Formats: sequence, C-alpha cells, structure tokens
Amino acid sequence: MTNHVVLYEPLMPANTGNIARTCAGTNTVLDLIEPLGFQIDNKKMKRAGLDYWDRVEVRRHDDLADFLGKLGPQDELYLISKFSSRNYAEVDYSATEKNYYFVFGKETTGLPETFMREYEERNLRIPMSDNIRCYNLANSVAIVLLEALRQQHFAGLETTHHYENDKLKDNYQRSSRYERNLGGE
Ligand SMILES: C[S@@+](CC[C@H](N)C(=O)[O-])C[C@H]1O[C@@H](n2cnc3c(N)ncnc32)[C@H](O)[C@@H]1O
Repeated sequence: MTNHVVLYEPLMPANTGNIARTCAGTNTVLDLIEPLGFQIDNKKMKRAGLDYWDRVEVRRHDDLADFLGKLGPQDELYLISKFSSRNYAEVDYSATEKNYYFVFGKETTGLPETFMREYEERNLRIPMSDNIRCYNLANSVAIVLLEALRQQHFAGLETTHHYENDKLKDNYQRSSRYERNLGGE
C-alpha cells in the first residue's frame, strides 16, 4: 500500500514545500500535475520544506490526463473538494492491497469542474464552518493524509523515538518511580 498526495497545478511554493515535508515524514509519494506556478528549486519552496525535499519521492505529470492515464486497477482515487457532501473521515482507507491517491486543487480555483463531475462519487469534503472560504491547501493535505494513516495504524512510521535530548526523559523516570511506589515498592 502506498499513499499519494496529488497536487493539481499548485501555485504557491511555500505550500508545496510544506506538503513535501509532510510527505517526507509520512513516506507518502508527492505527485505534481503540471504546470506548476514555480520552479521546483525555488528558494521559498526549499525554505518551507527545509532540508526535506530530497527525502520525498516526487513524480511529475504533464497534465491531468497524463496522471489519470497512469492509474491502475489497485489505485483508489479521491478528489478533495469543499463542494462534496461526503465526509472524508467516513471513508475506509485501510485496504492493504490498494494505493490511495488524494488529489487536491489549485490554491485559487481548486479542481476542474469537468474532472469533479466525471468522478462525482469520489469527491470528499473536510467539514468546515462558513466563517472561511476554504482551508489552506497544506493544512487540507495534512488533515486527510493523517486520517488515512490513522486508519492504516501508522504503518511504517515511528510512534515513539529515542532522542538524545529527550525533553520528556525525566518525566518517564519520574512516572516509572511513581508507578513503582504505587505498587508498594
Ligand atoms: C485554497 S483551497 C482552493 C479553494 C478553491 N476556491 C475551490 O474552489 O476549491 C485549495 C484546496 O484545498 C482543499 N480544500 C480546502 N478546503 C477544503 C474543504 N473544506 N474540503 C475539502 N477540500 C478542501 C481542496 O483540495 C482545494 O482545492
């Protein structure tokens, strides 16, 4: 199983840089549908993705048709759009034999209407109030991707890690002392 974040014609380098960082941290493939609104080595994008750009698998596609033409029978496509009335959190993303492709729209105009109509039952909404027009692109990616990963039990990711300067290390020692004391030792 592989998760893919697909960005349709992204415009803002800082968003794509942030998304690249999230993809690097979650072993997610980043698919970019051209044209992009920036050069891939743009300083702003690198700054947003810090040192992580070379740790993410990036696949570039000439256009939407090129991307769609490469999908196979095991690939599950989801279009992430506020116009849907299907809640993204109510979909099952846990089939290990499938690859999940989450397609996000351009910062200004979202996804093309024809594409959304063609795959109508595949559109998903992130619930939100009408105080805002929509969520930020990079935040939308994190919301949907982390729900898929949660359902996949964060497979392949570290749920804990030993750090040299562990800020909670003393807490662990204190709490295990506390538990020993409760046990009457
Ligand atoms: C800044 S929004 C662009 C909104 C654009 N005006 C539109 O009509 O979709 C960028 C992308 O974030 C995602 N997004 C933002 N808010 C969302 C929501 N509430 N539900 C689903 N996707 C959302 C969509 O993929 C959207 O295309």
